[in-house]
Amino acid sequence: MKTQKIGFIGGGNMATSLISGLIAAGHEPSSIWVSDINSEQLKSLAERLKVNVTASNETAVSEADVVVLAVKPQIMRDVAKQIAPAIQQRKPLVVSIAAGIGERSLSAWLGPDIAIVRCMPNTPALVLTGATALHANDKVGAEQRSMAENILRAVGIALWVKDEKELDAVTAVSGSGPAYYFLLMESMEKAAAELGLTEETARLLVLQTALGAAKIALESSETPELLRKRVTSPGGTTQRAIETFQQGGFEALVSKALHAARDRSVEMSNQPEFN
Ligand SMILES: NC(=O)C1=CN([C@@H]2O[C@H](COP(=O)(O)OP(=O)(O)OC[C@H]3O[C@@H](n4cnc5c(N)ncnc54)[C@H](OP(=O)(O)O)[C@@H]3O)[C@@H](O)[C@H]2O)C=CC1
Ligand SMILES: O=C(O)[C@@H]1CCC=N1
Repeated sequence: MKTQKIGFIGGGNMATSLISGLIAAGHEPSSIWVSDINSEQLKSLAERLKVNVTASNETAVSEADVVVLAVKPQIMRDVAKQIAPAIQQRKPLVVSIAAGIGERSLSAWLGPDIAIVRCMPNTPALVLTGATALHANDKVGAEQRSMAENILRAVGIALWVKDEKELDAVTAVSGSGPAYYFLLMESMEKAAAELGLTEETARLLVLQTALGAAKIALESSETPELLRKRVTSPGGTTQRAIETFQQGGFEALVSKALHAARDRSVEMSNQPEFN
């Protein structure tokens, strides 16, 4: 990958996932800058990942061709306004990973004529298995599109959506999605223990089964529905379990949860502090 200087504003969970992924994919740690208010976090990033760290957000901007905004949505306005002069001076590509913060707000805070890519990654970026959707504003040129795409592709799959509004659905599906699978793993582990398995056995079986199911679903040309039916022998154990899920309203519950997450994303983007 062509070495771009990347400045991360905020070095928390998601930034750490992205930086670890970028380095594992061959990106030079010396071309990455991270700023954060948390000095412990910076120390740990410098020690573990050998990236450049600074307490000054402006310094991270002034070193970068691409600035990744990776602070919590609640403080994005203050941070964006703080770095706006440095952004206006350098005019880097700005990539925001914040949930619920629209390009219109970012553009208003950062000032005119800034190329902004808004994206929604997820934490499996840490293990190079991330899923990210991106959307570009009309200031982003072809080269900048591929710069943004290259950063996110380094840590998993990256795809563009046509309409920025689609990012609310993406947040509900893949942004929050890892947590849904972890919840299922937690529940299966607890149930396995109730059935008499040791904690260690339960965990290993649950995790390997999740990995196997994901792998077979990715590698097969068949739909998850068909793959499920292949496991389900008529009158057998799987059928009994699936019927139990269905009688409990599983599909409707999943749909309700994803709608709730999507609605929360829309609600967040309409909050006064996000605009
Ligand atoms: N977690 C996830 O699965 C996903 C998160 N996102 C988005 O990623 C963004 C970051 O989330 P996440 O990494 O989980 O959050 P974290 O809280 O882990 O990371 C944010 C970091 O920014 C630091 N920070 C706070 N104020 C400032 C400031 N003024 N200047 C610089 N740094 C500051 C925080 O320090 P301190 O802790 O001391 O406040 C923290 O280290 C959010 O906008 C979220 O919506 C997107 C996709 C998935
Ligand atoms: O829970 C959240 O709001 C963020 C966005 C997607 C994952 N975490």
